[in-house]
Amino acid sequence: MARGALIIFEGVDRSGKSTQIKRIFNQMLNKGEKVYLTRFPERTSEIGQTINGYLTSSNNLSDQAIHLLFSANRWEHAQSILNYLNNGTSVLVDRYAFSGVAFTAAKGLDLEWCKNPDRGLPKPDLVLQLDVDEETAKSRGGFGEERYEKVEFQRKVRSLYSRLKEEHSDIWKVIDASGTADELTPQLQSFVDETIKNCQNNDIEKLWIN
Ligand SMILES: Nc1ncnc2c1ncn2[C@@H]1O[C@H](COP(=O)(O)OP(=O)(O)OP(=O)(O)O)[C@@H](O)[C@H]1O
Ligand SMILES: Cc1cn([C@H]2C[C@H](O)[C@@H](COP(=O)(O)O)O2)c(=O)[nH]c1=O
Ligand SMILES: [Mg+2]
Repeated sequence: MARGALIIFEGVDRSGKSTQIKRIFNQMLNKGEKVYLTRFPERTSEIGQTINGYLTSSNNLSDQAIHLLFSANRWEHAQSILNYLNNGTSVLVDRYAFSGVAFTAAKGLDLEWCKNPDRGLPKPDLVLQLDVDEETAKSRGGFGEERYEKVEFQRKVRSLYSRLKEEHSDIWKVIDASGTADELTPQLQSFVDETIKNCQNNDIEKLWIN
């Protein structure tokens, strides 16, 4: 059986990821395609609730401890993601280990240290980075509600995404996300469709393990 594709949406806070990923998911469902939508952090598990408390500033943790919890939250769901892929269902994910690295390294922690806990997760077939500058992000609804939503911090995150893109040029697409939501959706859908077609006979690789 052809396997599904693992497709990640990444970008600075308020770049439009959740809006677009839900549109793509609904379009695919309406066409009868096998698709599953998830997000990280997945805030309902015990670990996810601790992360939610940290992001909403009701608890504090060291930079290292919260980084490891974000990774543990992905590992909680890694086997289920693999099961979907092996059953021919494509998995759309709103943020993944690249957010983990970009947001923690933006605090000044070593980039390679940041990658370590996520080594071995299922490797994505496609990363769609929705790119907007920090001022555009700031102008969008909700900016400022959570811990990291500050212009200077988001600038650092955006520059770390550029570094990650260089390392992952085989799977990474940067999309100018400053246009309207309606303009963006067809562009993103065509990258998603192409990836699902092209990866179906490839093995699922492990992230950051050669
Ligand atoms: N292309 C767009 N142009 C203008 N506003 C947009 C666009 N896409 C989404 N928005 C609005 O911007 C806000 C943030 O959108 P959304 O929640 O999709 O972003 P996000 O990247 O998922 O944010 P976060 O990183 O905080 O989860 C929402 O109010 C949404 O309605
Ligand atoms: C997965 C992940 C996320 N973050 C940060 C990025 C955002 O500021 C929040 C999550 O916000 P969302 O609206 O739920 O997308 O958490 C992080 O620092 N590390 C991670 O691994
Ligand atoms: Mg979102």
